[in-house]
Amino acid sequence: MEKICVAVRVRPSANEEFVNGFSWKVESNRISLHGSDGTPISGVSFAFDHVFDQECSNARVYELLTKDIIDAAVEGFNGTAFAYGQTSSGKTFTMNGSENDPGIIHRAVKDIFAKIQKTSDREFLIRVSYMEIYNEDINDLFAVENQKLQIHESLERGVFVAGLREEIVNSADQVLNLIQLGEGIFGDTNMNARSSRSHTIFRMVIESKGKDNKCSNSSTSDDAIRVSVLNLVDLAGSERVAKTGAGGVRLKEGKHINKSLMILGNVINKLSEGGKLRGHIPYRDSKLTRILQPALGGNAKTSIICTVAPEEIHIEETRGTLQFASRAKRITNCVQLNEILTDAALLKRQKQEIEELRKKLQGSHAEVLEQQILKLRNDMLKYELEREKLAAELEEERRSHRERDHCIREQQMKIDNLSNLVTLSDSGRSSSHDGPKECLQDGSTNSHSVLQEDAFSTPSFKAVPNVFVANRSHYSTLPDCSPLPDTFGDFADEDTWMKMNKGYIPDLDSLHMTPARKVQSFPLTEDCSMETSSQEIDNLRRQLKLIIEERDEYQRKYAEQVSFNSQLTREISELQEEILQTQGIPQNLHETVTNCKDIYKDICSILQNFIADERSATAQILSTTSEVGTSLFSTLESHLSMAMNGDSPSHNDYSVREQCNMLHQKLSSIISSLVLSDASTLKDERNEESVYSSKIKGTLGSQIACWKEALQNEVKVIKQKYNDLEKELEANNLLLKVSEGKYHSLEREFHLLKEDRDAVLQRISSSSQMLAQITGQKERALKDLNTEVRRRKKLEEEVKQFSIAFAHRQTSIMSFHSDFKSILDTIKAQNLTSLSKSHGS
Ligand SMILES: Nc1ncnc2c1ncn2[C@@H]1O[C@H](COP(=O)(O)OP(=O)(O)OP(=O)(O)O)[C@@H](O)[C@H]1O
Repeated sequence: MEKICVAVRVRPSANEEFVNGFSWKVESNRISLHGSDGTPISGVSFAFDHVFDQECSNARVYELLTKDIIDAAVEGFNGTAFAYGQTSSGKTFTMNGSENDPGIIHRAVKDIFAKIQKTSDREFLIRVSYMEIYNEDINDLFAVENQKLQIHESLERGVFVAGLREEIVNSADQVLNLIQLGEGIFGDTNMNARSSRSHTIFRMVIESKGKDNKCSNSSTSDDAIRVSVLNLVDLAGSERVAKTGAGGVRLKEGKHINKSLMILGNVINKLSEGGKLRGHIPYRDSKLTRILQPALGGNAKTSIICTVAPEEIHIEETRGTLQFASRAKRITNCVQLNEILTDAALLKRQKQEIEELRKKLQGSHAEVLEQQILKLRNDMLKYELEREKLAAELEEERRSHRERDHCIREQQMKIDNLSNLVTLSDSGRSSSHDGPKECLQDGSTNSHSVLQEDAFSTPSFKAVPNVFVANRSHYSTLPDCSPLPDTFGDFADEDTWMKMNKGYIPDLDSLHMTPARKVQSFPLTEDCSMETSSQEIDNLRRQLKLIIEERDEYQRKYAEQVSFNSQLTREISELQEEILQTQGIPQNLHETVTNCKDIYKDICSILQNFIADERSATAQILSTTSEVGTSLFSTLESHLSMAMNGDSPSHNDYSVREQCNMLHQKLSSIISSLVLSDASTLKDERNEESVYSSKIKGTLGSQIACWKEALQNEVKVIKQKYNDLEKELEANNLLLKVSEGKYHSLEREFHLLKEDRDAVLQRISSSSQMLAQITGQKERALKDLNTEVRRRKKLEEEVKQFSIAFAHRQTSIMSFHSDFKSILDTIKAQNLTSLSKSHGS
């Protein structure tokens, strides 16, 4: 286990004005905030592996932080270096550098090729790629047409970006030119400003293998291929959107950046918790964390440089960056040498072993009697036969193991596709256009097609003549004693990715991680095969656990969806009730107005009955008033019936007002004509009834004025009421329309949700079935493996016992031989003595 190396770099200050006098101070490997009086602010002091002050050069940063990673990458260890920090804090300056002081990428490329030059006993193949993640889309910086690339995952390759261009390179200058070309894509597409709002990942894949050495009889894995991946990452600025005050496109970009950096933070938080506390690590929540998965808690040497701005206005951002760096410091990775063991290496080892055994046997039989030699030879033959039988059985086991492995891979692909489908259905409503497409893509993808697709994406790979990739395909012509795939040449890339991304190798027959640089091979010893089996069992268990976790997650999401659906159904029924009530309002109003009209008419006729003279002024005023009132009520009625039919009465407003005015004028003219006629009548009758008439005149005048005023008031009130009712009606109509719109959209939403829910249900049930099947298969596979392990143990035990018996026999034969020899010697001596005695006598 190895801790991530974390460093902080303070860029030179752009503005020396410190309003409140706060400043950051760097002392050795510590950075702390100081107040205006120079005293340190408590709780704002952080220590890291390195803290680089404003004067520090890129050369020093590279030397202390990245050089080890680069050296290790050439030797076969994965490596990642990334720069994190707010905008304009110096990330790009650190990664890309300037003309006078080149950055980490430039220095890394130069160093890698310099180191390769010095490594005379190995040959290398280097591939490079360059991508950006902008608004959660992955774009190829070596091929402008490769936009919105998808991340895929397979057992062979782990997580990989499908369709990303990889260039085979053989000099530092070639790589630097390619990088310039990649950055040119920014320029060509007028995206210069965008570069600081996207994450860029420059990637080098370094493959190497030992050069042919016929004299070599070492038992180490000289023929093994090492494949390592180096990522150099320049992240987007980490400042908060709120602070930048951005809107529109900037806001969208800011949100994506914040989201992916937040997920990066979450991943780092979880990883920093360590042990069993950490639980599920959300690598899958963003493309950045998915791609950087091996660098974060996986199989890679990793360094993070956090760049900060020293200005006082950036104190909060700087503090946030330092806190992020502190958490990152707690992450540990498990770095392993990435090797692929070839058939040639396996064969060599077997031959060596057999030779050693032969030597041993020959040495021990030099002085054995002929018969015993023959017998021992017979035993040895038996032993060899037994060995051959075991080897054949082992081969058979390996074949079935390969088949099982293949089957498990296929199942894994299916699970991946299912996960993609369910993930798509989750995001289905927000991205309903992309969803089905992706779903189709994933659905139709199998391991073979993925391999093919990638073979097309790296066209220059096969075109390179006589490089060791081409040689490597010759391995398949060697005697078949290892499970090398037929299309090994095509598999080379996948192996790289698989090891890079997973941190373990699922195909244990052909690939082995060797932490202490010791290479283990499958068919060599029984211990190894047992270890392989138990590794595989562990892998299967891990996969099973992951599948169960995923299934639980789907079930949780489904439960959420169900409760959301029921809540929506409740809301819809409430709204329906509300709409029904609102729809009833005009009807009620209409009935009320009709009733009012009837009452009004009744009152008017009753009043008219009280008036004896139908031609009197009072009768005329009353009838006109009744007419005005009835006409107003009729207008109101017609408006209400129009509203009930869904027509808008607004176009009638003018005519209604006209009508009102006319009625008002009519009423006024009748009142004034009545006043005049009353006055003239009174004048004519003045002589006859002078006393009485003067009295009547006064009374009638004041009465008429009174009536006139009362009627005018009544008209005003009726008018007011009419206007109020009309307004109310309009508001109700508006409300009705809004409710109707809302109702329709809710209904549509409800149907969509229902469809979604049905689809999710269907998918969940089919994925549950699949899961059950896979679980069954895996359990059976586990059982088979356990049986196999037991059988192998038994065989091993038998071989041991046989060896012990063999050794016993050898010892007894040897002792018999020496006894026999000594007896013979004794007899010879006795014979000689008796012979000499007989001669003497
Ligand atoms: N250590 C340094 N020494 C000298 N100049 C620096 C240093 N760090 C940054 N600068 C300068 O500060 C400015 C901003 O730096 P840079 O563009 O690298 O920031 P960044 O963090 O990459 O911003 P972005 O998030 O926008 O990409 C540049 O002009 C750069 O030259």
